Amino acid sequence: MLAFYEFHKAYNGHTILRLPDFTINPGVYWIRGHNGAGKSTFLKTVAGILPFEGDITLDNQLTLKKHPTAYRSRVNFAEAEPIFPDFLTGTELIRLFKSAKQAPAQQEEQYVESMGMAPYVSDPISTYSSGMLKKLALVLAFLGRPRCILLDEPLTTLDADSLPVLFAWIAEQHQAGTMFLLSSHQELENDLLPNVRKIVVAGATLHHTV
Ligand SMILES: Nc1ncnc2c1ncn2[C@@H]1O[C@H](COP(=O)(O)OP(=O)(O)OP(=O)(O)O)[C@@H](O)[C@H]1O
Repeated sequence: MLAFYEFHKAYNGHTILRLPDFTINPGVYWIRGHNGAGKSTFLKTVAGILPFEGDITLDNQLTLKKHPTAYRSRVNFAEAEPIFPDFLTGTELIRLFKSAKQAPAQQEEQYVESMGMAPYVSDPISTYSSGMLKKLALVLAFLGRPRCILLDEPLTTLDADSLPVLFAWIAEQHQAGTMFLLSSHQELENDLLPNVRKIVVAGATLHHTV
């Protein structure tokens, strides 16, 4: 569960989002909104990447402001257009994230295998296509024991065969108790990921919708 208290995010004094009191219960959520509504800004602030006023509490236990390290170790994020140090290989970056997130040994293997990344994961990131980069970002977001996974535009650049694989990862992790916030302009295929709820970003706030 995520709870927002007196949350306010502005750029240069211009309010993007204001949530005096807002709760997101465990579940899988599709974050919708027009271009520029504030979806990426919202996900980045929840991830602890952007500064904001107020606070965010995870599972009634950890707050981003009071427990910044513990909170960030349980909230994982994949950027819409990931940028990684391109002199590293995918394997090296996965090792780095596993260490930071205290991930179980071999946790990445099923992810790398199921997304068909084995042939290139040991190559330098500089050689990756945008879809290969996106897959790496998604694997990194699943490492460790996250309570919440934030995926910004996870479907962009993924090929058709990879979509069911990603949805299976999400369904499996959700069953294990992880909540998800996904943003996308694409329509969700309900049969692949059932029981998804929607949150709309509009008018500098969030709205739960049915
Ligand atoms: N670094 C920044 N400095 C100033 N303004 C910014 C910055 N980043 C985003 N904005 C503004 O904040 C607003 C929300 O941007 P954001 O990227 O969060 O929207 P979005 O809903 O993710 O859009 P899209 O659907 O186009 O990806 C926009 O008006 C944008 O111009």
